[in-house]
Amino acid sequence: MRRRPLHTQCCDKEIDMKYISTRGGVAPIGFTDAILMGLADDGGLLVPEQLPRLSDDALKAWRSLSYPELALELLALFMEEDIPRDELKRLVDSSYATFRDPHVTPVVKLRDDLHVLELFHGPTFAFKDVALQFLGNLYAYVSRKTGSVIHILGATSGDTGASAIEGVRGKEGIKICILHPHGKVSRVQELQMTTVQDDNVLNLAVEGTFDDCQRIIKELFADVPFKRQYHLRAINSINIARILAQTVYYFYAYFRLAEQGHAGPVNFSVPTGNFGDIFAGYIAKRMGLPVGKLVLATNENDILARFVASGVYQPGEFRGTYSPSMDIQVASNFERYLYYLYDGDTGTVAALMERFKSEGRIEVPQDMLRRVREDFAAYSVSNEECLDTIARYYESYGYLLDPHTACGVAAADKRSDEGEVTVSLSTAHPAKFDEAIRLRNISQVYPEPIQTLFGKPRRVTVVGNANDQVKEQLEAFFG
Ligand SMILES: Cc1ncc(COP(=O)(O)O)c(C=O)c1O
Ligand SMILES: N[C@@H](CCOP(=O)(O)O)C(=O)O
Repeated sequence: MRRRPLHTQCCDKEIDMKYISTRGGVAPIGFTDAILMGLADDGGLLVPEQLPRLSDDALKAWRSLSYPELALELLALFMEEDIPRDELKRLVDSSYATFRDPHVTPVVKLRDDLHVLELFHGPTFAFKDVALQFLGNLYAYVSRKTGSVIHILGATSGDTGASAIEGVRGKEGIKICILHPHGKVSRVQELQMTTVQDDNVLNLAVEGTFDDCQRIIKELFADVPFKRQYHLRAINSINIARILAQTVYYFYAYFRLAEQGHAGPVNFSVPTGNFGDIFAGYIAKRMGLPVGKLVLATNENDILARFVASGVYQPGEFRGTYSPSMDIQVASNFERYLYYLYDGDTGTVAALMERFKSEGRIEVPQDMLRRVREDFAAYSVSNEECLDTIARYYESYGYLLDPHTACGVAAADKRSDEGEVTVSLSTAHPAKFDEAIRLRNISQVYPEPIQTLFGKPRRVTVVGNANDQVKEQLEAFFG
């Protein structure tokens, strides 16, 4: 299998940005086709054929940009051939105008060695809004420009669904169906999704786990005739646009620390489930952002922490935790990481994924594992450690962490090497997970948009854990 150069020097020359599949079975396509394709037609995931490598000058010049200005510069590198810059600016500006904080993703200092990157100031109070406000607007733009039918199919453990629905509810030419695991999302997440009354929204509660929901949608996307017939589009991090939009806040956070006089690399601690958020940080690092370690924090569903410890990637037993959005066994974006780990060798990635399908495990050799550990340190955080961390930070700093963020902060604390500075990603507002927070006798006041959800009528259909049942619903809704 041919290996391609994975980088191109930016920004001296224009890059003709194309996207290819991690499994090598899709001829290079442009950005619009990539977002419409979602899951690659060969079952792999799309990645940029080459990543722009930013010069020190570019990094310096971008330091003083506002969040939307920075997003425009970074996203233009990946999509300017398809979306004219003035149009992209309009999309970016309208996407981030919905955020409650002028910084969009502000950085809060808790200690000299620990900062929190607050990603929850968007409409649904979770980090997903950063990419999904943009992707919702992008889909509306593409639908207008190309006349493409946009029928979104997504799976959620709670946050992606709420955020994706918010991004497209009531938008003309777009319909959205979201699968969530019945009874396994938080009360607020459930209300955020199911109280939406717009006719272009369908919520299916699947009798199973998030992994079942994700497996079902991936199998339906892989059924290319069905996908084409019903114009199915992805909003999960399957869609490369999600990852690209999530790289922006790594740069933005790094620049905020640089502003405060910090020079040198910064660690990022990332609460991880589907490996999308931390993978965006890995891409930022490969683009030249001075990232030290990417600290991968899992809850008791620790497949990724076990992988970094042993080189074996193998699902364990599902555990329901206080951070339900991370209750994930099979991490969708792991395949994208394998692509980079194996230097773009799509044949090896395809073989590994085939092995995963048939044997349920992947093992990488020791030399590869050493490479993994150059970029990642991983820690799993137990339920008790998660609650302890929430209580400790509330008492010591008066700062209330949500349980997912607490996993990231606990992992950063487990590492705490002398002299390292870590930015821990805060992926959700604590009000979304009050059930867990109350266990430590901490009470909070809900923000008004969350408070108003209680008592509203809900619309949701419960379905069995089977493709056929979901297919039937989709045929009726999208047909
Ligand atoms: C609040 C929260 N934190 C962390 C994660 C994990 O992010 P990722 O799946 O991108 O690893 C999720 C879900 O994805 C989430 O909803
Ligand atoms: N935790 C996620 C799971 C889906 O992840 P995605 O990043 O692939 O959309 C959720 O909240 O749904």
